[in-house]
Amino acid sequence: MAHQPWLPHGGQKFYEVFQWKQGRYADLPAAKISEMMKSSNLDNAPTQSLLSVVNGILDETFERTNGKIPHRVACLLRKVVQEIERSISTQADHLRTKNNLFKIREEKYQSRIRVLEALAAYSGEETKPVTNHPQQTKTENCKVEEKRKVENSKVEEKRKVENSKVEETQKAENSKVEETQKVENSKVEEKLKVEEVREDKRELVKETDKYINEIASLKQELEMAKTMHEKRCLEMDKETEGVKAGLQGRLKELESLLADSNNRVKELEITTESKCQKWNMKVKIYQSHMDSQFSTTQELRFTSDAIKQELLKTQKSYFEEFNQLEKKLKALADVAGNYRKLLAENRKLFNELQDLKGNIRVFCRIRPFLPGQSGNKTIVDSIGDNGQLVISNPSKPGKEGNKTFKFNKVFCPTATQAEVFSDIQPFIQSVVDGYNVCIFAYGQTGSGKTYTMTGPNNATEEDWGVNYRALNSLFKISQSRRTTIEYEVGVQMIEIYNDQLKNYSFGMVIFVFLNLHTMGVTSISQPNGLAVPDASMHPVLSTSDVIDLIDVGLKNITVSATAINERSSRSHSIVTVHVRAKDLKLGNCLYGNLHLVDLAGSERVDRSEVTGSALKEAQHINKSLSALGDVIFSLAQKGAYVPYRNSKLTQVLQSSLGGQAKTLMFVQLNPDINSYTESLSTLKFAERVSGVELALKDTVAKKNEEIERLHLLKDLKSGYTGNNGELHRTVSLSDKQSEVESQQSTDDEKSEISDAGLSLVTETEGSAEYPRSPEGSTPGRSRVASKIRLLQKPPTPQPAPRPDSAMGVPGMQPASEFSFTWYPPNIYLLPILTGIKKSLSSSAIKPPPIRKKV
Ligand SMILES: Nc1ncnc2c1ncn2[C@@H]1O[C@H](COP(=O)(O)OP(=O)(O)OP(=O)(O)O)[C@@H](O)[C@H]1O
Repeated sequence: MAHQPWLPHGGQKFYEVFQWKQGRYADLPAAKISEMMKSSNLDNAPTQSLLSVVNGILDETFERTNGKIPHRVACLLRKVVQEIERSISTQADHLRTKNNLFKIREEKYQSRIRVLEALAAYSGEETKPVTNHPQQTKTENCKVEEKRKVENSKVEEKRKVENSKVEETQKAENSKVEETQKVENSKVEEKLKVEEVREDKRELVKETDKYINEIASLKQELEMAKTMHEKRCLEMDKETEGVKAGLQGRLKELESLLADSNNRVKELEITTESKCQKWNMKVKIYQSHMDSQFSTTQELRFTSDAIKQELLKTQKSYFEEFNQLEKKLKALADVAGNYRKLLAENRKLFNELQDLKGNIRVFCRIRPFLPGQSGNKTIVDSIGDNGQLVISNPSKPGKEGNKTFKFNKVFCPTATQAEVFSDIQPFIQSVVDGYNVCIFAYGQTGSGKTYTMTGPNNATEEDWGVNYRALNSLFKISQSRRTTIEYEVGVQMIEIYNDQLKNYSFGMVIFVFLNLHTMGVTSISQPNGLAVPDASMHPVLSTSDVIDLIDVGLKNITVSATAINERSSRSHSIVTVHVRAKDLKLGNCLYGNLHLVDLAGSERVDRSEVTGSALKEAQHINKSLSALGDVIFSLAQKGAYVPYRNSKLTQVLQSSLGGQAKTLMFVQLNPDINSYTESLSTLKFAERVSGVELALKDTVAKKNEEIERLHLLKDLKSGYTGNNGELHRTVSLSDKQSEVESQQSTDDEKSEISDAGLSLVTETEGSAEYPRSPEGSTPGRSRVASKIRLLQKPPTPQPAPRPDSAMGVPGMQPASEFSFTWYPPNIYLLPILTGIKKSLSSSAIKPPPIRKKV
């Protein structure tokens, strides 16, 4: 067992009780404290131990609980302090008793001392020296002894002397001496006793002093403990007062809180009561609502059962209809399969038809007089339906001055932009079918080239030129075929100035992502290796985006003032449209491109009255135009060598000139007699270009007529009749051609269906010349097809070699591998086609106002 500082000899119980204290007094349970407070446990506990308990409590109070003392610990403290007081008072009593005892003993000893002193004083008269001083007594004793010895010797001598003289007296005297000696001895003993008493007294004094000192120290200790205790008591009182004040404060706070919470409880009670009332109301309402709902549900259930019955009936009939429909659909799928083949054939026929029309075509367009020129005389004598144009020489009146020119078509001054474009539409379709096409406008400055290619300034949709209409048409065609073919269209715009590809910073390549697919464009170069100027790429998603960018490009075309036309274009501007068509079913790709060229003015150098750099410009323009004429002439003549490399213009257009490419030239005429010379030179240029092709075409036309005649004879002999007994006449190719053309130019709806790849069928079926058989079959169509085949024109046109790597996609597929998926325009598909048409017309994007070349 460890030594406990308070462990007394007899305080075993106290030790046992306090030994089990663990942790702080404040943490002791009340039971433990009450056990500690039992007076039986504190009995006989040494003061020192009690004081250490007090110290422990006080230390803990000050050090750990910030002066706050729990009530039960305060009680314990009070009890221990009371015990200390009691113990101290007991000790004081004990000391007092002891002191009294000591006093009594002291008095006793004092009395004894006094008795002894009295005795000593009494004997001192005789043995003063002895009583006065022991040493003196000893010397006295010695002296007495010596004296006795002397007396004895005297007595001896006397005895000897007197010898037996007084034997009797001697004996008496001897007894007297003995008695004296005895008395003296008793006196000495008495003195010795006194000495002992004195010795005792000294010891008693010493002991008394010791006790007095002890009492004094105890008193001092007691005083100290008392003062300390008082001090502690005072401190504790103060603390108690502080704690009391704090507790009273807290009590007040708690009271106010209690009051608040009571108020809130009251409020809550009131609110709850009102809510309860509301809820009760609601419950009643809901109950009534539920009742009504229940009745409604019952009704609904009955209705639902009835509907279910009806539904079952409908389902049954639906299944029956569905089965019928399935059968019909199967039949339709078969028809569609056949129709697919038919479409491919149609496409072939369409392109053969285009080929028959000629790969190089020349259209002449005569510009109207401009406002303020109405009084001017015109050089145009007559315009024939067959593309004949007669102009008269103002200096040679009469028929002698007339000159006749022959073109594929001549547009009179009143021809609208739409009319002009309707003749171009088939070319655009060829582009999406994988052909290369070049359309350019040739003519002197101010003859209307830009008007034809782009349109006037601030053009409305009605005034749109070929560029915008071609792009719009491309968008429409791609939209209509989007379920089967994925189109990607890239638009590029360049300018050739002074026989240089102008590297102007606004040059651009515009990529139109019709189906939001990116084109893998890696480089932009022509097949002859001619690099296209630096160009920026702009992804565009609609026609209007493209038109915006074309306008930016047009703005930057180089212009300068000349005497003839202040805003004359001095450069060739070329808009190239690259098209990639991917058959979504087969994965085949076809590439086509369309060059839309607005050539620079073709006026003669001497007339334009220019000098210096402008003269150089005019020379370059003339040189490049004559190089273009040479190339086209050479191609028309089917010459072995085509001089493409004579100018940058022909190099750039190479991919769209020659081979299977189709070329269309607009010859623009200014009807003013003042421009006669320029107009004449323009017409001669055009004649040179188209003459050979037209001669060839005439020969073909004659042969065609002959074949046609033979077939007609054959049909008449076989006596072919339709299902309704009506005789179906055969038609010549030229009839078919004109039919197709008129159909395209007049009927917008059909034109759109034609865009969707149905042109030939629709035209054949809808033609007045080809009455439809009751079954919807078109016997005339097959005949036309067979006639076209009989003409033994070149085989199915293959797309021209990939013009450049601008599309960046290798592995071009031949046109023969290209196929279409389309559905027959029967009763089921007509609503779909009408829907497509409507969506196309509603999605037609209005372009921003067109800016002319500035
Ligand atoms: N068919 C037309 N109908 C109405 N106006 C026309 C027609 N053709 C041309 N014009 C007008 O004639 C003027 C000259 O036409 P345009 O600028 O197109 O000639 P251009 O041949 O392009 O000249 P340049 O070689 O200088 O560019 C313009 O004001 C244009 O609007």
